[in-house]
Amino acid sequence: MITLVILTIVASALVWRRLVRRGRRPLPGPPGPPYIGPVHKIPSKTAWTKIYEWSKVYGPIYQFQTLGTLHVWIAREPIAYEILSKRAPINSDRPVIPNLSDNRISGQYLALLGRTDTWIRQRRLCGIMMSISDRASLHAYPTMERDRFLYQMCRDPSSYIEWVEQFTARTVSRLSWGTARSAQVLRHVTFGLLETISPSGSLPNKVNFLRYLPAAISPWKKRERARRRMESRLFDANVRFVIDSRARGRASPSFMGTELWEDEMRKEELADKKYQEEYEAMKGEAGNVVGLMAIAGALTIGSPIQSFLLAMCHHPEWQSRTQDEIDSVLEGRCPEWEDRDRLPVLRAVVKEVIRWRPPVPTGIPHASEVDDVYEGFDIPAKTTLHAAEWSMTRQEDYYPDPEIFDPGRWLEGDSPSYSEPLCTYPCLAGFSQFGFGRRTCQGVPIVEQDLFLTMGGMAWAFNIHKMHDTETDAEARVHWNDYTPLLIAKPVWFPLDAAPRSRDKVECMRVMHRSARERIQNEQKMGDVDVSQFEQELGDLVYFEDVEDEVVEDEYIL
Ligand code: HEM
Repeated sequence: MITLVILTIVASALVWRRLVRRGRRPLPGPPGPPYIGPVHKIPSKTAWTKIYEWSKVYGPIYQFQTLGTLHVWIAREPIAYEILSKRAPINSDRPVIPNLSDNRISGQYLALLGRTDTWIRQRRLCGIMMSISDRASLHAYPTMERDRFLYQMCRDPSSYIEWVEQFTARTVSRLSWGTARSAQVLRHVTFGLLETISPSGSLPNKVNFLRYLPAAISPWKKRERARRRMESRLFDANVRFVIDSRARGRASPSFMGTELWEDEMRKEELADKKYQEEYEAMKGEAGNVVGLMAIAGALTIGSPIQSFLLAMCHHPEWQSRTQDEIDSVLEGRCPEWEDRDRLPVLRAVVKEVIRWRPPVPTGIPHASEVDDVYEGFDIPAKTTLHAAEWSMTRQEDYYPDPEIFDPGRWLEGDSPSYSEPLCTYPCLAGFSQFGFGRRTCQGVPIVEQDLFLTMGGMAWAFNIHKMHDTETDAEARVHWNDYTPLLIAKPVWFPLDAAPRSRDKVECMRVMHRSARERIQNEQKMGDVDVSQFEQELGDLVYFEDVEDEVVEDEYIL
């Protein structure tokens, strides 16, 4: 114990001496015991609200030390832009995650890699794959899965979390490998990874020295190893599946399956021989890059879809406005991606949901690589830099009355966040909630299309409202801001009802679902590709049956 205290004091003194010797000011920040810092004051459930509170006391950029690491929190967008985007060459590294100690070097996790050659190469490949699929409108997979999702919501709205997560995992699984068959396994490994990397997830992320426990006695290491084994088998099985389908000329389009990215790389290779090696390396890493893209999309998008349901329970006025827009512009039809230019209210609702309840409220940290100064304040090398996403959405000069859910702030000319033309804005591209500089999110085209279609589809189809509690003969209580504590925050389950708006709409949903289902069934036949082999490979993993795909006739009594 005494040794620990002495070590603590020496480490803190060294940090302070470094700052003082250079004669610059350290950033202000909340006080705490040396070395340990104010970490005990941060609630594990909603850390982001404390981070926001402190930004009001210590300013829009502040720091504190926890367990020997210096953390800088950036609560205003222009400052994040200056430090993380303009100074990207020195601030684009990632810190070590105690419970995943190889995150900076393992080629398995693009989003968590340090600023290495592997990251540069993988990010480039991810960008190429995404833009090719984006140009093909994501092969209409989001629409196909949205139609399935609406039908499930119609049958059992109270299980909405399950339907939302099936939708996101199935859509991104199709995009990644051209099949939704392993979506359930994907959900499982993604949730496990989220626990492994979240500061409020596995214990070693909070009590750092636990990371040094040998695997034999560390339950967290054991769990992560088992999860990673399952993940590798999932990725390998899917890659083999795609290669096999392609060899038989039966592959559905996907990130992994497209030959176009290879063509694109080959062009460069021909132009310049030095790309030969890079091309070979990319080919070897494509399976991991696609796997990471699937993981990044499997659970993230579910957060805003669930927050939308929460917002609609509390703000029926915005539900009516969205419905009025859809009904008048589309004359009774369900929104499709091609309608986006003509539905600014719906796009404003999408963007406001993300502002109101940021899906990644504490951001994904960057790490600085060299000593730097910001407005006279020191930012030493190896500082962990956080874009405090929740705080940024509460800048009152940019978002007046920030706690209020008000999509109008994106639509009205006198609002500070308004941009025109309204056929393009509001949109998600460039929004602070997707990060900064060289590490910005690469999945925005998927997020944008998935959210537009699901939120638009639900507004078209249902009246979403609080459940009626028959015992009290009153509306059931719906929380306002009770969110899960992991890196991706989602609303805790609340009771809701989604009543179809008319019998016609129910019939439409049935027809839409039936046609999506036919496509799925045709795909499952997949000519002469032996899908059962793929299923066997995933055999003992939680394999998903498409039981809900059944179309039930005349089930609804309105
Ligand atoms: C609502 C959904 C999503 C949100 C809010 C979100 C947000 C973020 C944020 C905040 C970052 C970190 C940016 C930074 O470090 O500055 C990030 C990184 C990333 N996201 Fe997303 N994301 C979402 C969905 C997706 C999807 C669907 C994909 C699928 C491809 C994806 C792929 C990535 C990748 C590959 C990175 C890492 C970039 C890098 O480190 O170089 N994200 N995302």
